[in-house]
Amino acid sequence: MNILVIGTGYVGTTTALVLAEMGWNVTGLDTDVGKIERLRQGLPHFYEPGVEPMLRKQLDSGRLRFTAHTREAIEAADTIFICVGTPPLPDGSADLRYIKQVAEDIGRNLNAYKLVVIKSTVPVGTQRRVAEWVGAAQTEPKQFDVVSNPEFLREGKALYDALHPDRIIIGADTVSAGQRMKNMYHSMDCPILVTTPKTAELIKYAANSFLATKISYINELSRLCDKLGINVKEVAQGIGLDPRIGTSFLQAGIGYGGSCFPKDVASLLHTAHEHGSELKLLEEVVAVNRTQYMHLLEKARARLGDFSGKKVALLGLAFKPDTDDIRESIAIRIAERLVDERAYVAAHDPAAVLPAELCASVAQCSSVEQAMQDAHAVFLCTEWDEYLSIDWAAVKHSMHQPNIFDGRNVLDAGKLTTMGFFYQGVGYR
Ligand SMILES: NC(=O)c1ccc[n+]([C@@H]2O[C@H](COP(=O)([O-])OP(=O)(O)OC[C@H]3O[C@@H](n4cnc5c(N)ncnc54)[C@H](O)[C@@H]3O)[C@@H](O)[C@H]2O)c1
Ligand SMILES: O=c1ccn([C@@H]2O[C@H](COP(=O)(O)OP(=O)(O)O[C@H]3O[C@H](CO)[C@@H](O)[C@H](O)[C@H]3O)[C@@H](O)[C@H]2O)c(=O)[nH]1
Repeated sequence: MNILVIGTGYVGTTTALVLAEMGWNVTGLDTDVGKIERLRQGLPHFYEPGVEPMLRKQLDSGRLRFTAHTREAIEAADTIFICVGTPPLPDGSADLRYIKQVAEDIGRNLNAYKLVVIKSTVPVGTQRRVAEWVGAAQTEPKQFDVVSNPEFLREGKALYDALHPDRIIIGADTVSAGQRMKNMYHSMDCPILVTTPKTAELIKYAANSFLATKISYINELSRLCDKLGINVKEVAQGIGLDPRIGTSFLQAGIGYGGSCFPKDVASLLHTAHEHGSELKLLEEVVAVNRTQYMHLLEKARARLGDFSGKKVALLGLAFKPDTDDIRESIAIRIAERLVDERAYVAAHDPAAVLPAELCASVAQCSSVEQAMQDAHAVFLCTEWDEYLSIDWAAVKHSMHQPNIFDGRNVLDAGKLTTMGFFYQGVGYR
């Protein structure tokens, strides 16, 4: 089987690597020539532990190659994975322009039967539209199938997730297309659910929205915990021990970010409105997430008076550890707010860099010590491992005031308080 992966972003690159590891011949195609050039040299364009060695291994195996030549790549493939972006439009709906472009590229270059697999996260009904776009662009009629096969990997753990999925969801409207997909994934040791394309599309949004709901639930509860003097981490542990609830995704903090939850929840809400349906619970999930980080800022304001002229060390810019992705990162929102309130912000991240619009107003420090020097407060925004082993006794002397605001509840509150720090977490002190 010759597999083509169109779009070599996070999902496309990971998908190509995993399919090559499974033994298939894989070509990655992207319109971004710079990205393709780097990938050819074994250099991933994003940071994630383990990706670079895997890329080099698959390039050396001869099973993986990269190209920017659309026509040749489509003609040579029998199975095509669509992995291009579906960014949000201002009204919350998913922008399908890249999906449409790719569908038309496939239609124009359809020289024989092809199985088209949509891995991008797309609204309910998109599989049908892709089939129409491919069909309309054809110059001579050839058979093809379009199936939905949503991706559930997490950034920072993308390779592991894609190699060890919890489940594979296939939305196919013919038995033969569903069977082809099952055959492709035969070596994967997990349940495979074959359903209709619309159901598969909704499963992806429903999964992300449910996880976002868990986070907003514990975050809202953390506000009550603050008032009652109760440790939200113990509450999460206590409820999570019930297997019907589970402990995962109950880590209270400054809110969820990233390229998926905010956009996918907005897109599902848009779909609901379009169909005259309401998802009020999900609207509240968004509202809680929008205001969650402000509670930590409020605690800092109460301690410092105001931020004007104060130095704040911001630890972590990425929306989560083990990635350099800052899309929708709450850390960036906090940095913007602190700058607006005239704080001097010194940021550190082991992998991520400041967005261009903050480069003039925020300092990016190369070490944690440099960021904390003379600081009035530390804000921990991303729970990188590196921050768990900070020598707090050493940095305390270099700080102007020993205040710590832990936006991810990962530091040892008791130990830091004993050392003389003023410590506040989220529903935890
Ligand atoms: N990032 C994640 O963790 C994740 C996880 C699961 C699902 N998803 C979904 O997967 C999709 C892709 O996400 P991503 O984060 O990999 O996106 P991305 O923005 O990192 O990558 C998309 C790539 O597609 C390329 N592209 C755009 N138009 C093209 C065209 N016509 N031909 C060839 N290449 C083209 C772009 O140049 C880019 O490299 C989205 O729908 C996203 O919601 C993402
Ligand atoms: O208990 C928790 C868990 C996560 N987060 C935050 O939630 C966001 C998202 O985290 P995570 O889900 O680990 O990362 P993503 O890479 O965005 O992965 C999500 O989005 C992907 C894209 O759709 C899906 O494929 C994954 O299954 C889904 O977990 C981050 O800001 C985290 O800090 C919390 O605040 N508390």
